[in-house]
Amino acid sequence: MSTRKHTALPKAQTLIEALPWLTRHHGKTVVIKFGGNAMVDEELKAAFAQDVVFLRHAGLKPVVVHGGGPQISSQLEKLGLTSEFKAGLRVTTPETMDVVRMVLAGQVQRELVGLLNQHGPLAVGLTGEDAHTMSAVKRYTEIDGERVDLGRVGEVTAIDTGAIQALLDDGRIPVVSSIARGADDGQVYNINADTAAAALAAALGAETLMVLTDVEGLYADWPNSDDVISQLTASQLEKLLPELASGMVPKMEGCLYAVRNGVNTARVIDGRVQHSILLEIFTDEGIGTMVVPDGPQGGRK
Ligand SMILES: Nc1ncnc2c1ncn2[C@@H]1O[C@H](COP(=O)(O)OP(=O)(O)O)[C@@H](O)[C@H]1O
Ligand SMILES: CC(=O)N[C@@H](CCC(=O)OP(=O)(O)O)C(=O)O
Repeated sequence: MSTRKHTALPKAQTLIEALPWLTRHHGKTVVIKFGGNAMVDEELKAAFAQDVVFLRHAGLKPVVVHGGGPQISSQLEKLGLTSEFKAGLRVTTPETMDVVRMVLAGQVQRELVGLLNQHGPLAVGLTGEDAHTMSAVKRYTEIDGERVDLGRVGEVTAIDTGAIQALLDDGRIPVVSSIARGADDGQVYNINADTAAAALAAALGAETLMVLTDVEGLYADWPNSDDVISQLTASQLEKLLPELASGMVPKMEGCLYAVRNGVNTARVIDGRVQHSILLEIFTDEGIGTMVVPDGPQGGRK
């Protein structure tokens, strides 16, 4: 065999390894949540866009839901406004809401749409306000048994998948900012992006919810050890929830909600690893943490 053929062979093997996953995922909707903490460097963002476009060309239907917590905090700081989080959610005054909307819909979403569209006329950005995609009511939280007012933070009450479905049917990649319209008060609400992604995944009947973040996955004993739980069932996750802290709470609550509402798998993966989406979907190894519904399941994937 010529040297050229020798060097090409591993590439063919990699493509063949992807074959069963290509078959399994063909035509399926995958909701990908890209967290603000995983959006820190330009190369990672460009690799993320390549992966999403790859999925689309491989016959999947990717929907991107993005966060932007650190980007919102830095803009608030520039404007001399404070950032306060309670139970992992940003206390959102009307003034803060203007900044949240401006940063998510006007900056972060625009940037992702731009990166995706370097590969063709694919991405279309929208927020949950568009075409009633996400409706919400005011959300309160409880701290030490007391009801705490978070301002304009919303809880998703209804999803109209029409606009996203139309975009998917047209071969586009929807890029959704986690902002919702008030179901009955005409206000605009700030939704945690993990929560929004999980609600959309369930409403769309997605096969997979994939949450990209800045850790390897769900650590069994964070912050004491970096042992990642590779797979767990909904019931196992439910038992773990009270022990979780900070940003992992909405993420894992979202994963639980998704698999309890028809999504086959919910995964938390390391967005700091280039091409982590492709590794997770198309290779035998799989990375990160996968949540599966209760009941008989195949192994990983
Ligand atoms: N059990 C856990 N496993 C992994 N990370 C955890 C855990 N508990 C809390 N965390 C924290 O959650 C963070 C991820 O959430 P967050 O900062 O909101 O990310 P993102 O911007 O991607 O949504 C991690 O960086 C880590 O500090
Ligand atoms: C209510 C609430 O906390 N909303 C979030 C929305 C953005 C988000 O969730 O961004 P990440 O995914 O990067 O954390 C916020 O204001 O930061």
